[in-house]
Amino acid sequence: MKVIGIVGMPASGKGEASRIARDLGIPVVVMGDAIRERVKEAGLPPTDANCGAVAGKLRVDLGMDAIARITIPRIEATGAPVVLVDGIRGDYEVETFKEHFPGFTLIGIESSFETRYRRLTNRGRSDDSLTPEELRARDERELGWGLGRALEGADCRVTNEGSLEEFSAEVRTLLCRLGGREE
Ligand SMILES: Nc1ncnc2c1ncn2[C@@H]1O[C@H](COP(=O)(O)OP(=O)(O)OP(=O)(O)O)[C@@H](O)[C@H]1O
Repeated sequence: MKVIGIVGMPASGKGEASRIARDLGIPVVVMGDAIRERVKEAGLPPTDANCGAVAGKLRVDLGMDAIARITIPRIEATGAPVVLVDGIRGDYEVETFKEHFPGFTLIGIESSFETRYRRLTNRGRSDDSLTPEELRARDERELGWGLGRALEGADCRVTNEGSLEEFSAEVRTLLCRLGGREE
């Protein structure tokens, strides 16, 4: 099983990269889904605060790579030859995936603060920050989990500053190459 991870700052384009993978028939395992399921099991509404609290408790109980560890069985359950994992937040998680899946490859998406802020305000998802200060705070929260170190350690990088078409083409080529198939 070839496992490909995707990492990037908030609104850098991870969701778009996941959509491209699905279009190629590559299953995507979203790490946050394991958290949302646990929140639901606890009978709580899946708000950002509840998910954050459950994720925080998992890290205290199981360690900084807790969410990676609970995601591993979900990746294996796909039984697919190539799987994409979205939602990596820290270098400890990368270490765990690398130990468990030999040949694990991490793709880092790079996009500037200004570009991410512009796209986020256009996206308008219910949990999207609306002020630059709020995005800055979200960035800081994620960097606190080791996102910066995970990005630095990425095996390959894709820049997402241009059009969606350019980004899609680049991601598609990279996924095909990593997955060992013709485009
Ligand atoms: N190259 C691009 N051109 C135009 N819009 C883009 C481009 N890349 C991403 N977007 C848009 O920017 C927004 C943020 O991208 P996306 O949702 O993929 O980011 P993300 O990294 O998954 O964010 P989060 O960390 O918040 O989950 C989306 O509305 C997406 O469609």
